[in-house]
Amino acid sequence: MSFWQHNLEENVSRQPWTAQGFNKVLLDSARAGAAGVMAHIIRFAPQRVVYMSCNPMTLARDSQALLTSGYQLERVTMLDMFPHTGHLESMVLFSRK
Ligand SMILES: C[S@@+](CC[C@H](N)C(=O)[O-])C[C@H]1O[C@@H](n2cnc3c(N)ncnc32)[C@H](O)[C@@H]1O
Repeated sequence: MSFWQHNLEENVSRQPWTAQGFNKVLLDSARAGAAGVMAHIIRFAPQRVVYMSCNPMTLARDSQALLTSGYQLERVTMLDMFPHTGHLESMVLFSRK
């Protein structure tokens, strides 16, 4: 197994790990979301995207980018991982139509 680190808001298409191609993305964004990353994910056209988020507001915002780019929402699960706080962990599965 290999681990790579890169700023995903930049064009990653020349990164070595993109050469082999991939058809699934697991995105675990920071609370601010991943607005600057969504266009890059969409360009790779993965079959499935799992988006994990601890901020439903930014999750909803970033989901729009996928939903308007040919993805459909397959499943949503919410986990109360931070009881007695206003924070909520969500996992959303999107698939390309
Ligand atoms: C919710 S945490 C995910 C933690 C991860 N699942 C783990 O177990 O280490 C969000 C992560 O996104 C990273 N991040 C934020 N902006 C990024 C960016 N533009 N490119 C790459 N990673 C970014 C943060 O550094 C942080 O580690």
